[in-house]
Amino acid sequence: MSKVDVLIKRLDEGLPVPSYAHPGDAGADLRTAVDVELPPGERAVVPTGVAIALPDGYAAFVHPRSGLGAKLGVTIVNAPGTVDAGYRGEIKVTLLNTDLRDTVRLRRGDRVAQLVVQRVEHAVFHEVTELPGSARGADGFGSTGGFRGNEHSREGA
Ligand SMILES: O=c1ccn([C@H]2C[C@H](O)[C@@H](COP(=O)(O)OP(=O)(O)OP(=O)(O)O)O2)c(=O)[nH]1
Ligand SMILES: [Mg+2]
Repeated sequence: MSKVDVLIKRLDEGLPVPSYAHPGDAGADLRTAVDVELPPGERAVVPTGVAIALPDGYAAFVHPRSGLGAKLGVTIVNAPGTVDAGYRGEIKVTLLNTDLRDTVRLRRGDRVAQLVVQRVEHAVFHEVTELPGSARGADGFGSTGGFRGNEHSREGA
């Protein structure tokens, strides 16, 4: 795994600096700095107690944790959240309880998301009147096949 240096400031010194659970993991776990109660279908913007300074040419993406999703139905509304290189504010996570029955309770210090740091590039947009052809063309949105479990899916979906 290649490495990049990222400056980090703890806004809450009672929480550890985010870390990777295993050497090859893509995401460093982020913790909630507060207790969170999420009734069914509700969302909350949760502080993580950290701010970072990424080098130019990088971004960090706030991804959900699969265990929280599978076990509790908790996901991130804007997944993956985008942390710009110039952002110096606290990293926040917009959690959503997708469960329709159970309230989810998370404790301060629980790992609620994972931060993936990646190189990004800026496009230089060149406006044209005709795009070059391709094998796919303009086909999309299920053009390669249906979903056999749902014969009566909404038209246009
Ligand atoms: O999950 C997220 C997503 C974003 N941010 C922070 C970092 C990011 O640089 C800033 C702005 O995010 P974004 O551009 O996605 O939000 P926006 O609604 O477009 O806000 P803005 O108008 O400030 O760009 O908010 C987070 O802390 N967590
Ligand atoms: Mg923005």
